[in-house]
Amino acid sequence: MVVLTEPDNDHLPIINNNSCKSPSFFNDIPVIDLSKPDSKNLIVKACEEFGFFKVVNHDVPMEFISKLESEAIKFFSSPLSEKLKAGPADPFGYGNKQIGQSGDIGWVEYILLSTNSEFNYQKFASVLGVNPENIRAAVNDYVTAVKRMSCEILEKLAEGLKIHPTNVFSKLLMDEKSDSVFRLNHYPQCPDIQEFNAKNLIGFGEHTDPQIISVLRSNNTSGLQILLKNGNWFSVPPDQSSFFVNVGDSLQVMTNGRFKSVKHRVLTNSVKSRLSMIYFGGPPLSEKIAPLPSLMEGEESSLYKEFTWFEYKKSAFKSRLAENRLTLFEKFGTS
Ligand SMILES: C=C1C[C@]23C[C@@]1(O)CC[C@H]2[C@@]12CC[C@H](O)[C@@](C)(C(=O)O1)[C@H]2[C@@H]3C(=O)O
Ligand SMILES: O=C(O)CCC(=O)C(=O)O
Ligand SMILES: [Fe+2]
Repeated sequence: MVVLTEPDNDHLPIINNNSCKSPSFFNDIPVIDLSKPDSKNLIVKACEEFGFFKVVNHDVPMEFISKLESEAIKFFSSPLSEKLKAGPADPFGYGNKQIGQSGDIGWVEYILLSTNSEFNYQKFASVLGVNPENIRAAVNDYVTAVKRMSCEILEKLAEGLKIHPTNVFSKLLMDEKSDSVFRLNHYPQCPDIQEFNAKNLIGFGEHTDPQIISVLRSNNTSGLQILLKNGNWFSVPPDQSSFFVNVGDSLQVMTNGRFKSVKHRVLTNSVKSRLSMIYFGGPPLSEKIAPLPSLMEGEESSLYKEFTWFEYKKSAFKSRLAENRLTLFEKFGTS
């Protein structure tokens, strides 16, 4: 089964055997048990310390996760010529190795969808064969449940921050014009890594997510790494029954830098393929992204110039993956 064209040593970014000590597993990831009353304070602490945490005891039905996983496997196992008919990712659609429109590449194939557009599915209808409704229904069920959980997390976060009303963040995801995105990433196993004298190929290069919150679920294959404040990369042990949450750039701005969006990346695995599904909760395009006045203490002033999500997104989607996209919007050049 050929899913990607062969890795091209000249172009695909690698982590060199010589220059890379194997990063350690990050075993101290904050684990948030959503059923516990103290979770609101622990979410705030995790966002302040890492911009990243794991969620357990969520109420996303396993059935929705498994259904979407099997639909995704079916799609990614189909012939490349078929999958390419659902591309190019501009930004929505099927993409293969090319990430975004600015020349980034990785050892990954993906489907990127807007969560509120019929158009996506028309694009896929041609390749999804007899029953395109299956994947549409699976995505809808999954995204609806994960969006609900994301809102619960954001409401607990607001409570933990003592902000009223507690739906300040979640209402942006619930808005019918919310500009949220959903992504399925498939990182085929990459057995030829040794040939390139590389420890790992980059599956998805380092970056921060532009939205408010990202909620990721993967199969049991490792690969995700996060950059900690001490400047070291740590591997996140996979856990297929939990979710991993990232603080996005917009939440960084809304908290006036109290939370920092977390840098992360994915390295390929030489033995197993990785499949991840990520919901990126974003605001409506017209929404002004600015620090919440209730979070500003004393004479504290905004670290950021005024901008709408549309303005941010327009510049973000022209940038390279690894760029700090907020620099342009900082008042004092500090982040
Ligand atoms: C290189 C790029 C891909 C990206 C748009 C961008 O120009 C910079 C941000 C990238 C990112 C990262 C998080 C999400 O995966 C994503 C969908 C997003 O909102 O911003 C991707 C964009 C993409 O793949 O088009
Ligand atoms: O696929 C993954 O595990 C993470 C990918 C990611 O960070 C992204 O798509 O923004
Ligand atoms: Fe990401």
